[in-house]
Amino acid sequence: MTDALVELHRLTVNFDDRPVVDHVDLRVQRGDIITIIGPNGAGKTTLIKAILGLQPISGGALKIAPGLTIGYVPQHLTLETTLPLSVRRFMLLSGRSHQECMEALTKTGVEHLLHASVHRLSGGEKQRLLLARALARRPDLLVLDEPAQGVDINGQAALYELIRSLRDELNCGVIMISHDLHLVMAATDKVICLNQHVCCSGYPADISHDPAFIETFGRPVAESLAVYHHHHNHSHDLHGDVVSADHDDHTECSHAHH
Ligand SMILES: Nc1ncnc2c1ncn2[C@@H]1O[C@H](COP(=O)(O)OP(=O)(O)OP(=O)(O)O)[C@@H](O)[C@H]1O
Repeated sequence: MTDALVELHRLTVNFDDRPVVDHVDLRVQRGDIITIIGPNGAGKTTLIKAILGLQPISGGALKIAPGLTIGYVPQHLTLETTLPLSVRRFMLLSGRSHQECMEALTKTGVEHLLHASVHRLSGGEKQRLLLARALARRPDLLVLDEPAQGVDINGQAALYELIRSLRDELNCGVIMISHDLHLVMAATDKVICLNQHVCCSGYPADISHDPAFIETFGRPVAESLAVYHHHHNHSHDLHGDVVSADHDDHTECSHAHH
């Protein structure tokens, strides 16, 4: 097994003696996309803040690979709207060279907006700009907090597709928070369902049947996601390894969705 970029062992964060993140285990390697889902107040943002070193932990262990570069994409771009700011200037504020900034903008498909005002960008363009700023750091790990907020449904699918192709190109790890359950559950990436503790985790087809998942999101939501369930004749562990198989002549699932 390759070395982990980030490894959490029983990580706990308390606020006023109340565990908001409770004994969470997580391991992220290069190539992984791990999506954290869970209801409001479940501790998702607190968990990624702890990984980013912005939130002190109350217990457990957090191991970060030495020299790890993290690219962070926050939920929103919060800027002083009275100050004029072009995309170019915004990118250069990251401290990276013009060429690195241009490469990153090209990767996220917004290089044509170089001279535009950041205040006039659409929701989807802003998210692509934030992603470009994170990429300019050439990260080993991308951490995204609801990257598709304020983006329409087609734009969301395109953004998730872009994140997947960037993962392939950069061979980085990705941790993201998402509320877009339909998109998350239609994908084939690993999912962690958090509600202070990890309720369930694994691949969508496996966790969507999990009683803890149904309890967390309610039966109507779980049933509405049934459209994405596919015939799955084996299970995966959190690292994607097949842990059981009904047939002995296959090692992968047919991820054909309806
Ligand atoms: N600095 C803080 N001090 C005290 N309580 C906090 C602090 N930050 C977060 N909390 C509380 O911790 C809980 C988890 O918050 P967090 O933002 O991690 O949830 P979340 O899963 O990201 O929620 P959402 O989906 O609504 O964004 C909430 O009850 C929140 O009020």
